[in-house]
Formats: sequence, structure tokens, C-alpha cells
Amino acid sequence: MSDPSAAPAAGLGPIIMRLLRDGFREQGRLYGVAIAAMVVVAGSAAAVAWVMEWIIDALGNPENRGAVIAVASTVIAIFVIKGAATYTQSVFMARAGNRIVASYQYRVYSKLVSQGVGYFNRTESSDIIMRVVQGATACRTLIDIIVVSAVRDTLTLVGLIGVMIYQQPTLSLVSLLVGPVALWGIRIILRRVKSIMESQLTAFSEIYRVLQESSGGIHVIKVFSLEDHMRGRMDGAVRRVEDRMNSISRLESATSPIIETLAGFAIAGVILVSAWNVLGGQPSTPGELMSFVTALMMAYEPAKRLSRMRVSIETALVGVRMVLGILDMPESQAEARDARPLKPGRGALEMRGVTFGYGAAPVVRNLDLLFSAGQTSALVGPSGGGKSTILNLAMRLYEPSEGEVLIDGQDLAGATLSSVRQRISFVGQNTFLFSTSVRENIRMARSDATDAEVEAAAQDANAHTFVSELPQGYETMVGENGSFLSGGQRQRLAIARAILKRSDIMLFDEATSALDSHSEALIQEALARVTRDKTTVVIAHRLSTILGADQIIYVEEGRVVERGTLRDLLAADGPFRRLYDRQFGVAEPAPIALAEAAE
Ligand SMILES: Nc1ncnc2c1ncn2[C@@H]1O[C@H](COP(=O)(O)OP(=O)(O)OP(=O)(O)O)[C@@H](O)[C@H]1O
Repeated sequence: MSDPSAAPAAGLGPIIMRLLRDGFREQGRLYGVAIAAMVVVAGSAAAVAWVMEWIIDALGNPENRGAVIAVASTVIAIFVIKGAATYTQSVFMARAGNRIVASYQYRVYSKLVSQGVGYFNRTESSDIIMRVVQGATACRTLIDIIVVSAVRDTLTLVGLIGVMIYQQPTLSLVSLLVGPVALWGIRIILRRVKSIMESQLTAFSEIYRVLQESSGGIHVIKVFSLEDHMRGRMDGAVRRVEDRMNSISRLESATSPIIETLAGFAIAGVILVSAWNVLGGQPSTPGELMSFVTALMMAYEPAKRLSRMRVSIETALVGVRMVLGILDMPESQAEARDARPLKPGRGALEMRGVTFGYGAAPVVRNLDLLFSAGQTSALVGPSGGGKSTILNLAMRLYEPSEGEVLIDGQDLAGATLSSVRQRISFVGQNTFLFSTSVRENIRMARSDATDAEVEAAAQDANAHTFVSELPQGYETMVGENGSFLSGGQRQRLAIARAILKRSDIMLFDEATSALDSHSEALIQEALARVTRDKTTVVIAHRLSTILGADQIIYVEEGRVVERGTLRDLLAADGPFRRLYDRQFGVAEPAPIALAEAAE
């Protein structure tokens, strides 16, 4: 499946410009100070080379004590200034860089969390983690490289070359001849780096995936003795990352022999030409020559760093593209521009001619359904028939490809998402709890709920007794996804959360399946009270939980096959009747009696 957050095709130039624009807009002051410090660092480097002429001339005439002391003081001043400027540059670059990482991590997360459920179905969570963690760091790295290398090293190099040309124009030309050769060598290296970096990120993603599956699937790993299998996967993943790291380091380092060799040629050329100059009768003063040679030697380091810069840019670029890909991704569930909040009503939920599929094949087809306001409806039918999908569409977690989903006659497609979600409470098959206290988990439904309201909701969900017996009561931490609690306890907290929300439509998808029949009966009784005047839709495989429903809808292969009261469906002798007979046994009288009681 194509990844909508795939890297944008933009070239290096536009990507760098965009990052710099973003970085300077957010952290212009910090970068401004750092760049000013870099200008001072570059200037002081040129000054060191420049002052050599003065030093040599002063040493050639040591009787002039004033000149010697002035030179010595100048050297001290230059180095003190260079040290202070280097410190300022490092501190401000680091502060700006850390802020940039935080900003991109937040922006990427913020964009991701506003995507629809479909995006998270398509994208592996390990991939998402990698994009947030590695991608944001790559953005900082790229800005750092550009600012430090392009500004400081380029300015330093320009200053030093300026000194060289001023002191010895011919010799400068000779030494600069090696430049084009260096560029050619670096181009070859770059091509290799690009291909390795792409696969490096895939290898990283596998490490995150193994970690996540180890944590989430630890029970399966233990019970099926999969420890060695997981170790093998991790070993493979970390080795792949290691191999690629080594290749990248090798390529980055390959710039060194190229530059070293070329530097040797440049210096040898300078020696030969200056010897020829002397013989040819164009002598330079020792001071001029010393100043030139110092500038040439000092130019070597920034030149080497600049030669590595392109390789480092290429390694960071893959992560940067990932981040920009997410930031530029269209909203997978965009609100209509003229979307309005749903108007209040009694909570009638309706589907008209709804067709929808997660992929190409439709899961529900041309569905017409009415869940009347204030009534309880039950969805039953074989597994995979589309019951949960109907609830997903009602919550607008997915948009129908055809037809309309309406609340109180208002099409959800034209409503703001927040107003739709506000009207609906949901307890699903897989209860999710946050890694915080029991109280905070329930309060997620309504942040302004008082402690008394939280506890009342827990009472209704038959959770209060067990919560009171926990070591810190409502303040007990529940662990990652409620791992310190039993399945039934988790479900009761999820039900309490849904009750606290006080919305007028309540959806329950196998919400009491993890409970023993005694607890289930208690909750059913409480839920019947809480949902009395609400539009309620219940999915349950255990028919005992839905016998009191106002209507029962039998769904199979995405279609409504039967609907009616329990009495109607039993009398119709269709698929519901067969399901009913299978669960209770034809000779069992109790549910029939219950049906009578439900009238
Ligand atoms: N996120 C998804 N991506 C792709 N296909 C999905 C997704 N969720 C469900 N399906 C498919 O849609 C069909 C209907 O699934 P759904 O969960 O709605 O059925 P259900 O009646 O609720 O089943 P059950 O009773 O087992 O929960 C199934 O074939 C399922 O494989």
C-alpha cells in the first residue's frame, strides 16, 4: 500500500531552504548569536594567519621591544576572543538545536494524532516511532551542518584564502588547483551514501518493531518459547544497522585520504613553485611566506570538514524527508471547510444507503438502519459480519464511501468531528487504559468531572468495590494499558469512563465479554439504569446480555438479514432463532421466560 507520508520529491536546495526558514523563524535569536560568534571565530582564524607576518618581522628585529610586546599581546587577544566566540557558538547552537528537535517531534506527533484511524491501520507503530524520534533529530543535524559548516567553515576558508591570495597570489593559485579534483572524489562517495541511508532506516524500524512486539506480545513469546526466535530477529536487525553504520563511517572517512593526498600535492606544489620563484628572482619576505603557509595549513581543517559536509547532509536528508513527508501529508480525515457542530437532539442514529470497505471490497453494503432515540438496539450475527464496522461508522472513525450516517437527521459528513465524538460514548472489545491512576483513567471522559462523579460512575460500572480494595484506591496506577488489572476489572473501568461521559448515544462492542456471569449481570442491571433514556447499541455474542433490547438486528456479510423484537425474531424462525437455539438449547425454558418478562 502506498504510504501517504512518503518522502517528498523536493530536491536538496528547497528542503534546506525550508528547514532554515523554519529554524530561523522559531529560533532566529539563538541562531543569530551563534552565527555572530562564528563570524568572530572565522575572523580570528584569519587573524592568526595574518599576524604570522608580523611575528616573523618582529622576531627579525628583536631590538624593537615595543613591537615584540605588541605582537605577543595581539596573539593573546586573538586566542582569547577565538575561545570565547567558540564557546558562545557551541552553547547557542546546542540550545537552538535542542529546541528544533523538540519542535519537530511535537509537530510530527501533532500531525499524526490528527490523522484518521485508517492511517494508523496502514502504518506500523514502529515506523511512526522512528519518524518521530530519528526524523526530528535528523532535522536538527541538517540545520547544524548547514549553519556550522556553511557559515563558520566557509567564512573561515574564505578568510584564510583571502590571506593566502594577498600574501602570495601565484602560490595560492597552485594550491587551489586541487579543489576540483576533491569535488569529483566526493561526488562518487555521495552516490554510495544515498543508497545505504535508505536501507538504514528500514533496519532501524525493525529494531523498534522487535522491541514493541516483545513488550506487547510477551505472554505469547513466553508460552510458545519464542525467546530465541525474538533474539534472532533482534540480532539480525542490530547487525544490519551495525553493517550500514560501518559502511557510512567508511565512506565518510574516505573523504580524509582524498583530502590528505590532495593537501600533500598542494603543499609540494607550493614548495616547488616558491623554490622556482626564489631562483627566478621573485623573493618574498620570510614573514609573507610564513603567513601564507600558516593560512594554507589552517585552511586544511575547514576544507576537510566541508568535504565531509555533503556526505553528512545526505545521511541526514533521509530522516528530514520522512519528517517533511508527514508534515505535508493531507489530513486523512479532513473536516469539511463549512463543517458545523451538531445541533443538540435526542440522539437518534441512522444510516441511509451506507456502503463502506476498509480496502477495495465492501464490508457493509447499502445499509439502512435506524437506532431510535432513547432505545436499546442489539447487533448480533456471525463473526466478521460487519457489526463493529457499523459502530466505527457511527463514531465517524471511517467515512462511508456511499450513503449517509446521521445523528438527529444531521449528516455527520458536514459536522465537526469533535461535536460528533462528544455525542457518543463507546466501550470496545479491546479496552485501552492509559498508564496513569484509576481516577485519571475514568476522568479521561470528562476532564472537569469531580471526584464524586468519577466514583459514582465507578459505582454504576460495578467497579467501586474492587477499586476501593486496591492498595491506593482510586490513586492506584494501572500500569501500561492497565496491565496491573484483570481483564474484567479493565472492562469495568472502561464502562465507568463511558458512563461518566454522559453522552446521549452509547455504543458497547462486547463490553462485558471478559466478566463472569455474576459481574456481568450486575453491570447489565446498572447499564440498563444508566442507558434508560439514551440511544444504546450493544454488540454481544452472548445473547443473554441483549434479551432486554428494544430491537435486535441480525447482521451477516454486511447486510441486515433480520430485525425486530426478540419475540418477532423468535417467531420468524430465521437465522436469529437458530443462533438462539444453539446458545440456549431448544429445551431450555429460562430465556423464553425472560423474553416474556421483557415484554
Ligand atoms: N481495520 C480493518 N482493516 C481491514 N479490514 C478490517 C478492519 N476491521 C475489520 N475488517 C474486516 O471487516 C470485516 C467485518 O469486520 P467487523 O469487525 O466489523 O465484524 P464483526 O461482525 O464485528 O466481527 P466480530 O463479531 O468477530 O467482532 C471482516 O472481514 C474484517 O476482516
